[in-house]
Amino acid sequence: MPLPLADAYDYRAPAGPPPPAGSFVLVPLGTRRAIGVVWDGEADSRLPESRLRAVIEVLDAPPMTATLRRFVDWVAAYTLSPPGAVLRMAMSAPAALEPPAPQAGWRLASAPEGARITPARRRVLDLLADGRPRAGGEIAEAAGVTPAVLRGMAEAGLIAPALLPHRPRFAPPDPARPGPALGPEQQAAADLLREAAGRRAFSTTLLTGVTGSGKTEVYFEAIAETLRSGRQALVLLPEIALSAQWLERFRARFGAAPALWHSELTARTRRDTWRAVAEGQAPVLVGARSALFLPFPDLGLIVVDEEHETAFKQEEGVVYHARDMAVVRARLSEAACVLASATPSLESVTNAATGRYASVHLPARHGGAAMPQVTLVDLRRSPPERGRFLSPPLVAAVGETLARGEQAMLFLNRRGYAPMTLCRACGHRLRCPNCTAWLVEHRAARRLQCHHCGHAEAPPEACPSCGAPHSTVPIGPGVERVLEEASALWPEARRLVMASDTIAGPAAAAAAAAAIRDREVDLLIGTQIVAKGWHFPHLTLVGVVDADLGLAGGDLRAAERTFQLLHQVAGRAGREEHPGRVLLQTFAPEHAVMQALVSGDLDAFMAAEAEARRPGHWPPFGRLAALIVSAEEDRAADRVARDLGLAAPGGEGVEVLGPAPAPLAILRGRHRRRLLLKTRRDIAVQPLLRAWLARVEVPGHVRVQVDVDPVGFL
Ligand SMILES: Nc1ncnc2c1ncn2[C@@H]1O[C@H](COP(=O)(O)OP(=O)(O)OP(=O)(O)O)[C@@H](O)[C@H]1O
Ligand SMILES: [Zn+2]
Repeated sequence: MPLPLADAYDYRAPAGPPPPAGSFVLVPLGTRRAIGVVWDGEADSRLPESRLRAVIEVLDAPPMTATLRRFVDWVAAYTLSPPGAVLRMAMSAPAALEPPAPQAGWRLASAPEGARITPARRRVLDLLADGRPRAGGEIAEAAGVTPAVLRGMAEAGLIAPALLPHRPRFAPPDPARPGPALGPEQQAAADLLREAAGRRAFSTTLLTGVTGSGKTEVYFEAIAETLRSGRQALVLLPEIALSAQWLERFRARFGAAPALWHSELTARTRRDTWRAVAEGQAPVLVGARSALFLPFPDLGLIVVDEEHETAFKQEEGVVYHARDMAVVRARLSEAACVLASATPSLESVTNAATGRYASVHLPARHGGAAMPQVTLVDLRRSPPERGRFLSPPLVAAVGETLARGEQAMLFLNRRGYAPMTLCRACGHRLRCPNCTAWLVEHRAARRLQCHHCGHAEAPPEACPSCGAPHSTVPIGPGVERVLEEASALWPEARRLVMASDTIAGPAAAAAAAAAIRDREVDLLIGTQIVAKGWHFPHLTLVGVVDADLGLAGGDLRAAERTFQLLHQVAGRAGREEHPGRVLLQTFAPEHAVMQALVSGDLDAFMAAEAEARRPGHWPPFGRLAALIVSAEEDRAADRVARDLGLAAPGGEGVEVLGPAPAPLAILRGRHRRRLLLKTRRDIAVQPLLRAWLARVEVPGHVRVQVDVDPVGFL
C-alpha cells in the first residue's frame, strides 16, 4: 500500500489466475477502499486464510514494471524509508489508474434548412467537413471562434456531440530533424553519448564543459539516439519553472514539445501524463526530481542537467538525492545516464576520476565566444558610499555597459529588501516567533517574512522590545534594496528584478526571459534564479554584490557551492559576440574561492577541495548520515538526542558527531537537535543506522528524521 508501512499487507487473490506482481488492485483498508500494488515475495504464512480480506478488483492499468518495483525497494532501503512511502511517490496520480474517460467533442450534423450561417459558423463547418470530430477547445482555437458560437451551432442543429477517439497526447519528437552543425569537440562528445544511449546497457557519463559550450545541444543527440531506438528519455532539470529557453530549444531541435512533470500541473494533466508515460506514449519527459518515479516501461536515457544543483535533493518525507537515484534507476533499467554541468559536484568529479563514470569535456564556448574576464573588487579598499552597497568600480562598470547599449546584471542571492531589522534605540532584532531566524523585510509588499516557515507580519510602528516609535532600521541588502540603489544611479535604465517571489511560475519566467532577449531590459537584478542555464545574447556585465555570502557557516561544501554558484552566474556574461566582464565584490579577495573564480581553473580548485576532504574521510571520500531529532518541547528533543548519543555506533572508521542543537535550532516551532554519523567509504551506513535506531525508544511526539548523504546541515 502507498502508505508509510514497514511491510506489504496480505489479501486473498480474486478467483482465477492470480494477478501478476505489479498489478494495481483495489482493496479494502479499514473501513475504506484503497489502491495498492501486488508486490513480490511470499505471503505471510502465519496469517490464516480465513483472516484475509479479498481483493475487490484488479484495475485495468498497465502493471508497475519489475524495474520500478526494484527501484522503489532500493530507494526505501537506501534512505531508510518505509517502502510504502516510496511507493506513494511512484503512484503520484492515482486517477491515472482508472481507464481514461472518453472525451466529448463535436461532429458535423446534417445541416437543417434555413440555418443562419455566419462567417464564424462557416469556419467551424469547414473545419469539421473532413468528418473527424474534435474537442471544443481545438475547434475554438483552429476556427478562431468562442465557445458560445459552438453552443449556438449545437442549438441550431449544425453540430452534434460526439465521443473522441483516444489519441496519444504527446506528439512524438522527431529525431530525424537536423540539429545544429556541431563543432568538432561537440561532435566527438555527441558521438560518445550517442553510442552510450544506443547500447542498451547501463552507463554513466559526466558531461562537463565551460558555460556556453553547448552541452545541451550535445546531449540532445543522445536523446535523438534514444528515440531512434524506440526507448524513452527522461531529462531532470533542477527548476522546471525556469526552463522556458530549454523548452524552446527542444522544440526547435525535435519539432514537438516534450511531456512535462512538476508540482504545478493540473490534476488532469498529471493524470494524462502519468498514463501516457505508463503506456509508452510520452517518448521524452522533462521533469523535476519526482519524475524519477514515473512508470516508464522502457527507459533508455536519463539526463540530469546542472547535476551539481542542490535542488535535486528532496529534504522532506523520503529524503533522497535525485541525481544519485537517477544513476540507480538507469542501472536497473539498463539505460544510459548523463550528468551534465559546467561546475560538476566533487562527488561526480571523483567518480569520473576513479573510472566509475565515463567523462567527456567541452573546453570552449560555442561560436568562438571568449570566456568572461573576472576581476575582484576589494571592498576594504573600494568601499561603497555610506548606506550603499555598490562600490565605485562596479558603479562605473555598469555605467559603461549601459552607455554602450549592452545589458548588465547585478547578482545578490537574497530576496527582499533587508535580511535583518534592528531597533536603533535598544538594539533588538526582529526574529521569527517560530524559528531561529531573522525576519526579512519585503518593502514592496510591506511585510516582514520568515524565509523558513512563511510567517509574515506587518512592520511594527514601534520596537516590540523597548517601545521606541519608528526606531527600526534595515540592516544589509536584499535585491529590492539593490534595485532602490540602481534606480537612483541609473534612472533611465529599464530594470527588472528576478527572484522567486517576483517571478512566480513558468509563464512569468518565460516572459522575463523574452523581455531580456528582446532588449526590453537594460539592467537585471536577481537572486540565484538568474544564475542557471540562461542564454542572454546581449548581457556583457555581471556584478556580484556580495561574493562572500555563501562562505559563512560551517557547511562542508560552502566553498564548493560558492564557487559553483558564482562561476555559473559569471558564465551568463558575454555568451555571443561581445566579450563579457564580471566584477565580484568581496572582503576576502585572497580566499581560494575568489582566486579560483578569477583564474577560472576549475580543475585546480576541485583538486584542492578533494585534498581538503580526503584525510578526514569527508564525502565523497567517506560517508555521512544525519539524524535530526525534533519535538515541540525542547526537553523531549534533548532526551531522545541524548539517548541516541549514548547508543551511538562506534568502531574502526565509524564516528558520531553530536548531539548538538541544529543551526536552525527551532523550525516551525519544533526544537531540533542533530547527530552526524561519519564512516569510511567502504562501510555502509544503512545497517549501522538500522541497528542504532532500534536501540533507542522514540516517543510518538518526537520525530527522528534520517538523512543519508546530507547536503544541507541546517
Ligand atoms: N553547434 C551549435 N550550433 C549552433 N548553436 C549552438 C551550437 N552549440 C551551442 N549553440 C548555442 O550556444 C548557446 C549555448 O549553448 P548551451 O546553452 O547548450 O551551453 P551550455 O554548455 O549548456 O551552457 P551553460 O552551462 O552555461 O548552461 C545556445 O544558445 C545554443 O543554442
Ligand atoms: Zn519562521
